[in-house]
Formats: sequence, structure tokens, C-alpha cells
Amino acid sequence: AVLQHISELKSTSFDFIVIGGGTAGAVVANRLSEISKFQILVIEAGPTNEGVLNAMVPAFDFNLQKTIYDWNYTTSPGIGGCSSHNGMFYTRGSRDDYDRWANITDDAGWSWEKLLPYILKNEKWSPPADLHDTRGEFDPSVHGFDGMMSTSLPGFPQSIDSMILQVPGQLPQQFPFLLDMNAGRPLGLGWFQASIGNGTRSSSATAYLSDNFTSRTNLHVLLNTKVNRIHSTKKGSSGVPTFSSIELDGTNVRLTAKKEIILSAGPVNTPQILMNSGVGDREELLKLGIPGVLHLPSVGKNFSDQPIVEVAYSVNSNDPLSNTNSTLQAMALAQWEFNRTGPYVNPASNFIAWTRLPSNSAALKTGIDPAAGPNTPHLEFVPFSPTSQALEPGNSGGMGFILVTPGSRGSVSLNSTDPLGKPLIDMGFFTNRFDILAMVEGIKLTQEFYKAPVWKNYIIEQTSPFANATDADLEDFIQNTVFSTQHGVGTAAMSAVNANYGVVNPDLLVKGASGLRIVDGSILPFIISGHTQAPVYAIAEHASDLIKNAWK
Ligand SMILES: Cc1cc2nc3c(=O)[nH]c(=O)nc-3n(C[C@H](O)[C@H](O)[C@H](O)COP(=O)(O)OP(=O)(O)OC[C@H]3O[C@@H](n4cnc5c(N)ncnc54)[C@H](O)[C@@H]3O)c2cc1C
Repeated sequence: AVLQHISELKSTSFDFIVIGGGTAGAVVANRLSEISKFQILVIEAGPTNEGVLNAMVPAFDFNLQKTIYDWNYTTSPGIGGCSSHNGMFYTRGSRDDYDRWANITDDAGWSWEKLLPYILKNEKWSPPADLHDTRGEFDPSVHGFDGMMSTSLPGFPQSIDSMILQVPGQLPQQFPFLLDMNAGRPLGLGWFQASIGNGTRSSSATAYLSDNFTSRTNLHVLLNTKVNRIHSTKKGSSGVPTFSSIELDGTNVRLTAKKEIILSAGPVNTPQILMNSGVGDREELLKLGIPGVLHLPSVGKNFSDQPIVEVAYSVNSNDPLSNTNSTLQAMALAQWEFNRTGPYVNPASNFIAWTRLPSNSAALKTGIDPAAGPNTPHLEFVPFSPTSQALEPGNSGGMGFILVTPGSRGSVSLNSTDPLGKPLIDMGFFTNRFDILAMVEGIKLTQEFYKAPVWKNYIIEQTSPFANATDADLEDFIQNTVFSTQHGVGTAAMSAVNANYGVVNPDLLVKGASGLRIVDGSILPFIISGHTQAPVYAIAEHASDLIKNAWK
């Protein structure tokens, strides 16, 4: 059942309590509730997204940021979490990304080969909204057709599609055609894949916590309820803290988990809840007056996000559906409401291009290369059509590009004046010199992209940064215009069982504790070379099996 208030709860004791009904939490709750003898409670700080138009219409994703469905930092309260308001890019990264996880955790279960079945278990590949013939636009052999979350190719043509498709022929070295960016080697230019089905956003809420699942008698979803802390008791002579009870905001009611607490509050709130519960760097916590329960200095560290910058162009476009034409926009919405087709079924773009930095680039000459291996891109390019909502206001054309393999790391820490309020996020952008040099290269590669002959009559001029800017100017431009892709992960990272760093073991149980597992984007030891929802879903599917096996 879905409950709006704690007073509706009929019990205070459950087998598993999942904190956070977001991308990962919804998956774990669904999968555990497949075992009818388990009683599962999900506690979600935010409201439902049901019937919220902005959470359904793909083109409206930008409307959701900084609303009640967003914490105004990198994660969102509301069932489905970030998957209910993200940009719907469906990208898995490279096989190297996962093999690196397996290597550093010394656990083959995290390799590409072993995680692929979980990736497919999550995915329900679906026809595009316009039902066009998709042969040659993706590789069916690497997709799941019977999973939970819908994915699809673009469902409405954009005016620049035919031009973009000529780029691989004209720039085959840097931007060859890529049949499928989710086959483990995302290098080249290919069709965009999105978490969309039937012209509508597919989220972990719509896929894993829809009515047919929340009607299970053993699955309870409590909305509008924020967890402040979790409590432990010390068990046995070893004094291992065993976590089993949960303290909520604004009520004295304590909830208990008989088997496990599963922390899925996302990469910002998971470390916050841990630190408020005394799990973190003992000295830092003591300074805030929080008694240490478990000394794990890696909590909140290793925050990894990907910076994005937009290069703007003025273009020759007679695309009628401009950002400002309200009559056509109303028609587009009416069409979407009528049969889920038309221009609003698409998110940011119809294509993505991925590339590695040239080996003679200044970035690689530093001797630093954060990429996980040779199948891994450093940069991602998203060519915006003149109608894209992703364009900064006033720009008629341009490219957003992302450094998908950042070397910089930031952190999440408690706000000393209000530890239970918003935590402090230090993105750490450009603390590693590699990153800014790689972004400068990204601008140059964008310029190369638009030098392909096909753009001759389309591009009028580069408007920002100025076309003749020096490298120093470009660095300034990047520093001044960079924003976050909101892909922050890694703040409760997994590491090998015997490692002297990290927060969870490869089975995602918190090191040195009992009864507490973390399942969300915080456990990624390294960010993947892509957007982060696909790996979070895969982690959650894998974790669900780990938990089921542990409690067979
Ligand atoms: C604006 C935006 C755009 C993005 N675009 C893309 C994209 O296009 N493609 C892509 O792959 N990835 C994208 N991402 C990233 C991706 O969505 C996230 O990495 C992923 O969804 C994180 O999943 P999670 O389970 O770790 O956390 P979340 O999905 O954030 O889930 C955490 C949940 O816990 C709840 N919660 C937090 N604290 C508490 C508490 N104290 N008590 C109770 N509940 C709590 C939250 O409300 C939330 O529902 C985007 C992210 C954002 C924010």
C-alpha cells in the first residue's frame, strides 16, 4: 500500500526497511517484496509524482528542477527519486568501467559480463513513439525486452537529424558511426537512447512501484516522511554495531527492521544520514558533537560528478517549433496528451557522440588518464536542435559536452549549524588539472564537429566562447559557465573486503557493521563514462539478489 502519513502505518516493525524510494530504493523494495514472507517498508521523504505532467512529458524535464520534486541540490525527493525528473539519457558507460569496479573490489560479480544480465533485467526496450523502422539505429542483441523500465529511440524527427547523420562520413576518425552506445564500447556517434516508453518518461516509480506492485500485501510505501538517523546496538564481545532502528523527522515513533536497513537515500543524503548516525570520520563528527559509532573516514568523500559546458552557435534554422512559439507549443502538448506522440516525446537531442581525447592532447600529456580503459570515452557531445529545451535561453544552436571521466573529487559533509538540514556539497570541479585541460579539448572537438562540410550553410558563427579565444580564455570560459550534470556518485564507495578505505564491502554491507546495507549511487567506486541511472538500476537489481540470497 502507499501511505501518505506515518499515522497510517499498522506496524512499526518490518523485515526490511528501505530508506529512500528513489531510483535504487524502488527496485530493491519491489524485488524483495517478490518473497511473500518478507515484510518491506519504504520510507520516502517526498510526495508521489502520479499525475505530475512535468514528470511524464519527456520534453518537460527541465521544468522540474528547483521545484518541490527537487531538493535543490543533486537529488530529488519524491517517489522514483532522480529517475522521476532526470534527463532520461539511457547510457551504460563502457565495459571497462565495470571491469574496473570488479578489479578494485576483487569481486568478479561487479564486472560487465556479470552485471549485464542485471542491466537487461531492468530494461524493457520499446518501440519509439512514432513507431518508425528502427533497423540500423540500435543493436537488439545487447538489449533487454522483458524488463521493467522502458527504453526507446527518439520518437520524433528533429530538423538537424539528417545533417548530424552525415558527420560520421565526413569526420570518420573522431566521430565514426556507432550502432549502439550501450554495447560496452561507446565510441562514435549514434542514436540517443532514453528511459521513455509510449512517449512517456519511465522511472523507477512507474516501473517498480506502480499499483500492481504496491498492492502486494507485504509492500508498504510511506511517503512524505524524512529519516534523520539510524540507531545501532553493540552486539557480542566484538562490539560490532548492529543497526536496526530508525528515527524520523517530526515524530517520536521509532521503526525497526528485523533483518536489514537498506540505505538508498542517494549520493548526498546517504552519507548525511550515515554521519548523523555517527558513521564517518570520528574526529570530524566529534567536532559537530556527534558521538562516533563507527569510524569510516571515507563516508562523504570521493564525490564524483561530471562537468558540462555549452558551446553556442547562431544558426540558419527555419524550425517552426522555436522555444518561444507558444501557439505551436500548445499544439505540441495537445498532441502529446491526445496520443503521446509529437515533438514533446523527445528529451534533449536525437543523437550523442562520444570520443576519446587525442593522444597528443595537453590533458593526456599530464600523464593522468582517469578513463577506465581503451573502450572508454573521455568526452560526450550532445548536439542540440534549435528546439531543444536544453539550450540556454537566447541560444539558437549549440553543443553541450560533458567530461565523463573526471579526475577531480569533491565531498559531502554535514552543515555544522544544522546537521539535519541541507548537507554541504563540494563538487570539487577542476581540482585535478586534467579536467580543465580535457574540457578545453572538448571545445576544440566541438569546433571540429561543426567544421564538417555538412554544416556549411547551417552554422552562421560560434557565439560563445568567441571563436578566436586562446586556451587561457577557454579555461576562463569553462570556469565561468560550467554546471553540474547532477551525476554525483561515490560518497559511500565499495572497496575490497580487506581495503583500508571505502564504506561498503562488495556485498554492499557497511564495513564493520551489521544489519546495514547501502544500495544507491553512493556505492560506485568510480563514476561510469556516461549518465548514471543505468548503473544505479543495475546495482539495485544485483543487490536485490545478494539480499535475497543472504536471507534464503
Ligand atoms: C536533474 C538531474 C538530471 C539527471 N539526468 C540524468 C539522465 O538524463 N540520465 C541518467 O542516466 N542519469 C541522470 N541523472 C542522474 C541519475 O538520475 C542518478 O544518478 C540516479 O537516479 C541516482 O539514484 P539513487 O537511487 O542513487 O538516488 P535517488 O534517485 O536520488 O533516490 C534517493 C531517494 O531518497 C530519498 N531520500 C533522501 N533523503 C531521505 C531521507 N532523509 N528520508 C527519506 N527519504 C530520503 C529522496 O527523496 C529520493 O527519492 C540526473 C540527475 C538529476 C538530479
